[in-house]
Amino acid sequence: MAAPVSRLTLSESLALGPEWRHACHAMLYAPEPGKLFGRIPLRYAVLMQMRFDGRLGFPGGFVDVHKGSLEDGLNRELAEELGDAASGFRVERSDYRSSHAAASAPRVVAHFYAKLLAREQLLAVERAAPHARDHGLEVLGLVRVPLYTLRDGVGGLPAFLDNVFIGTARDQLLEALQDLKIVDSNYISGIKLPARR
Ligand SMILES: O=c1[nH]cnc2c1ncn2[C@H]1C[C@H](O)[C@@H](COP(=O)(O)OP(=O)(O)O)O1
Ligand SMILES: [Mn+2]
Ligand SMILES: [Mn+2]
Ligand SMILES: [Mn+2]
Repeated sequence: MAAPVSRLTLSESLALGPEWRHACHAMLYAPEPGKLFGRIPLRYAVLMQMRFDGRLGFPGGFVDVHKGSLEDGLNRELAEELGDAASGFRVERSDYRSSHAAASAPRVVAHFYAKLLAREQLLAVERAAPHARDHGLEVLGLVRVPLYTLRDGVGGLPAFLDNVFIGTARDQLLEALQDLKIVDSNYISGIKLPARR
């Protein structure tokens, strides 16, 4: 059973004691004009990654709040996990979206960001990723998130959501897709969400 997680404001999370570790992850996305099978608009390319532990998550990782800002740590992690193309942009505090603290050990507070890239920047990330330091180790590969539901009512995002996600990554994804209008507002609520695992 997943441990209870509470949402904190950024200042609340930065006030947590030294027993807490901070992690920052980012959803990178860009407009995608393509159509699947020539008829299903893709609208956006949204990146996640298959992790070493077989779970889906966002690029990012642990940051040391004593060695710089949260974003300094996040952009360092992005360079390690995505490679050179991550230097083509910088995730900033203005891209910050939420912080969630897991009540049980290990005490990790997960900060989440979403960064809109130009399509060329995202394609450069996808091209560079296999040459990243962590590729084949912590990161087993980037994936795009399907943002549609196929005629069978399951294929696409519903099937994607049936994967195992790390921490709060699935909720972070769904909230961002909705809030950033990457998908239509009633689309997410219309999906029969598989039970969390
Ligand atoms: O995508 C994520 N969303 C929310 N929390 C996450 C995500 N990925 C990992 N986590 C949690 C659980 C992990 O133990 C910590 C640290 O992240 P991780 O990426 O595994 O750390 P490193 O890259 O090894 O520094 O955050
Ligand atoms: Mn790390
Ligand atoms: Mn890492
Ligand atoms: Mn990581």
